[in-house]
Amino acid sequence: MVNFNEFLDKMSVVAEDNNRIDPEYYTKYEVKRGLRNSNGSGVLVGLTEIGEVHGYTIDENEKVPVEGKLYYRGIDVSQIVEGLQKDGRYGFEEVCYLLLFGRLPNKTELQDFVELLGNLRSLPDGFTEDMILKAPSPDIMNKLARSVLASYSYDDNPDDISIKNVLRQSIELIARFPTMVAYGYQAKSHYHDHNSLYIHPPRADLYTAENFLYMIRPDNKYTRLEAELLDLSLILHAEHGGGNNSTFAVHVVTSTGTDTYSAIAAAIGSLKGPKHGGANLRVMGMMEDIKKHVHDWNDDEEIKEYLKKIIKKEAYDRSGLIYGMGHAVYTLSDPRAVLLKKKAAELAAVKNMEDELNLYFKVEELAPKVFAEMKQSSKDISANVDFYSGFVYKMLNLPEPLYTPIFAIARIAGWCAHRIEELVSGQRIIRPAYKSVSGHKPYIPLEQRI
Ligand SMILES: CC(=O)SCCNC(=O)CCNC(=O)[C@H](O)C(C)(C)COP(=O)(O)OP(=O)(O)OC[C@H]1O[C@@H](n2cnc3c(N)ncnc32)[C@H](O)[C@@H]1OP(=O)(O)O
Ligand SMILES: O=C([O-])CC(=O)C(=O)O
Repeated sequence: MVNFNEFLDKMSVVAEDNNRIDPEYYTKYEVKRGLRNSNGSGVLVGLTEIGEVHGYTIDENEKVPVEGKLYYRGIDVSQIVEGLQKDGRYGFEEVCYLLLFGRLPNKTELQDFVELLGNLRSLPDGFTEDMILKAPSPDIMNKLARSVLASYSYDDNPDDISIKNVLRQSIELIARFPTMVAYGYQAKSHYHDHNSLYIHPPRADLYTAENFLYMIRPDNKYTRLEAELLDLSLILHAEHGGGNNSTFAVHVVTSTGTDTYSAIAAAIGSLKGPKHGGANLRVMGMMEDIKKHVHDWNDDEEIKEYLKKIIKKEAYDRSGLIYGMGHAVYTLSDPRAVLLKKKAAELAAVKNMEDELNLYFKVEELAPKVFAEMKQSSKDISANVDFYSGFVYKMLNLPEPLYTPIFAIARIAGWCAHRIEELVSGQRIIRPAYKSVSGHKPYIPLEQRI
């Protein structure tokens, strides 16, 4: 009998060899690798009115770095946050409304929308037992994607891509994501980690952030400060233009005319990746690794040496990446990281975690210097949204397996808005070109092969 492992040992080398394309071809055929232009800007593949990510200007085809700005439907996110904080209100629901419908709700519209979301949080009958508890996963993003795909079978009208039906599915998904994540987490915690099982029914009278904390805590307790911070994080993660990998996946999959669940499941798979939303989890692992190996957290040289090792693929996960640093669009700063850093500083003072926070500050300051030295690169890197989010969640006592799923609970709003925009305005299957560089070979009959 064929030994599968031996087969894989041998054939993985063959697969690797036969899938390696000469790097020079990419230059020769002017391939826009990663859909980037030669100056590092993104290739223009679409138009959107939902989100605007501003990280540089172009002067004579050169990128000129600027402080980052983020707009939802044309409104500066910092202003949205400021406005909400001034009123002392939770704001994630308002942001969902803004993203989906393109304008801010008035008081009655907001009240109705908040009530609607609250009433739609419960999963369909039998869903929790059959789709979540019977098939727990060690990974909540994987569980979430499966829950989204399973939703197809519980929908009486899954394939109808009229805007009314897609909007119905979108609002249901925005309302149900926190429940799917909370139950997926409880199932993992029980079946994989042998803890007690807590299935708290969602509460319709709570805001999204409050309800999520209510559902994941065994005693249902949370403070106003905790809920406000989670709400802020949800607002900041809700949308990021059409080009970010998960949202682009929504555009690509939607452009085929397929159902909502297929498009959203693809986005979840994308967001899970460590170069995208999964980075918030890797940042935590990386910081633990730095804490373990750097003896003096105030010694810049020692920290720099360790960061160099990370870039040289000699430390942490050997990917060569300093997680939470760098962005495809932002250069000097990511406005969300700036806001989260401020919150992290306020919380760290209360929680007595200032030493650890100082280490984050050091890594944030030193990583760009090490990057510039090691890569001989003029590319500006700075802390992105994932750099401080995990640290904030840690101070809120949120379990690590929930960090990337919380990103998804927020970004589903942007994904749905972009799906609707693609259906209304895209209207063309997305199909870029891949040039074949294999050349042509004759088919060799089986008996003549060596
Ligand atoms: C929500 C979000 O998705 S925010 C991003 C979260 N991701 C991370 O934090 C992971 C770390 N960062 C990264 O991997 C990158 O900065 C990305 C993927 C976010 C953006 O990448 P881009 O700006 O498109 O840069 P690109 O992928 O072209 O990289 C250019 C070079 O810089 C390197 N580089 C970019 N960021 C980093 C980093 N944080 N650490 C080390 N090297 C980096 C790349 O490895 C590449 O090196 P190479 O030319 O030797 O191959
Ligand atoms: O825009 C990107 O490339 C990544 C992203 O989604 C974000 O930063 O929120």
